[in-house]
Amino acid sequence: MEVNVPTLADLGWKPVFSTQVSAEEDQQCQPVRVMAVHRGMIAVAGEGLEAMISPRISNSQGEEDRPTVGDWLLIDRDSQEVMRILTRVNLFKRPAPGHGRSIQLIAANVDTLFIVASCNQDFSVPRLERYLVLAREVGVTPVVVLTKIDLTNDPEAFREAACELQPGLQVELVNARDPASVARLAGRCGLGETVALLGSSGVGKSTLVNTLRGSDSILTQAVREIDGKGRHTTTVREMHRLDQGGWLMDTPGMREFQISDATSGIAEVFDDIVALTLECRFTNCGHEAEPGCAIQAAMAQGTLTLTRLERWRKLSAEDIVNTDSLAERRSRTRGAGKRK
Ligand SMILES: Nc1nc2c(ncn2[C@@H]2O[C@H](COP(=O)(O)OP(=O)(O)OP(=O)(O)O)[C@@H](O)[C@H]2O)c(=O)[nH]1
Ligand SMILES: [Zn+2]
Repeated sequence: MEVNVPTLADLGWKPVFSTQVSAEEDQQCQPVRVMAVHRGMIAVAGEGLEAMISPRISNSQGEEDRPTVGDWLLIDRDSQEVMRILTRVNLFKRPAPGHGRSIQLIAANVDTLFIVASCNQDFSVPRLERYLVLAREVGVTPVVVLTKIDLTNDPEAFREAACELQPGLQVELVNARDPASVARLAGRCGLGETVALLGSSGVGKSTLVNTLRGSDSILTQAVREIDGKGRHTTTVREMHRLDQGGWLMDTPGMREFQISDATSGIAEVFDDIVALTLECRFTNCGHEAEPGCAIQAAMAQGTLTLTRLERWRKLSAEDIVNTDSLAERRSRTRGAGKRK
């Protein structure tokens, strides 16, 4: 672990966690945050404590009941055994590749999700919309970060396009290479704040991470690169300290994160379309040429655009594909999108 962290608040401890701990538990246990997950071990930090412990929970219940990065655990003050995981504010998870476990846990308790896109030809409204759906589904506050403003004459046009996606959405324009510019994000990266980044390749995520980590980026890499035996270390997932005092969840799994089982998130971002589908005469309406189709009627009136409808269809289709690839299939009571 790169930094000694003295207080729970620094580590991201919030009232939502303290209210979960009973007086009795408080006597016997101490809360710690999972800072890194290694093979078979987890690095935890708490009040005056940094330790590598076993992630085992004796009465573990189900797939999600194992520690992941960002989790708050209660561990026995003497034995350091994990007693339980405190209820998560949010959890990034996805269907596991390959065999064995069907769900991979990526990170927990993230305060802010930076959705990164660049002010150039790669800028894509549907892609941003997809990430926003994801943020809703996970239950994390999104902030859209538009990079490469130094390479365009009109960054405001990109900001406006992003702002239109969701009322009240925070959108920030940055030059990811310039610390003064990235300082706009400082408010989200202060003591006790946990952030994560998402965005497609080349938009400037690594650049942003390096700028946010400031002096820490070079230093810790030198420490981490080689372990005592001269091999590269095998840390799987880890939180990194930011210059402003906060924490960054940066893992390959996080960056590649996709919509998975996001039906309810899609329904929220496209609540107008979902409301319309309920008005269609037939419950299994395909919204093509069926009589009494409210979607077609809205398009004829000009209150719904074809591009927005198509974005909803595409996202819904992607959601169904990903959901069906989960080993544990859930029966969906009401799907979204085109059905036959
Ligand atoms: N001029 C300018 N260049 C930038 C900015 N942000 C990123 N770049 C450059 O864009 C290129 C891609 O940036 P990366 O940080 O590697 O992008 P990434 O999102 O991490 O890409 P992946 O690692 O493929 O996911 C690099 O050459 C950066 O220096 C910016 O705000 N302004
Ligand atoms: Zn219809």
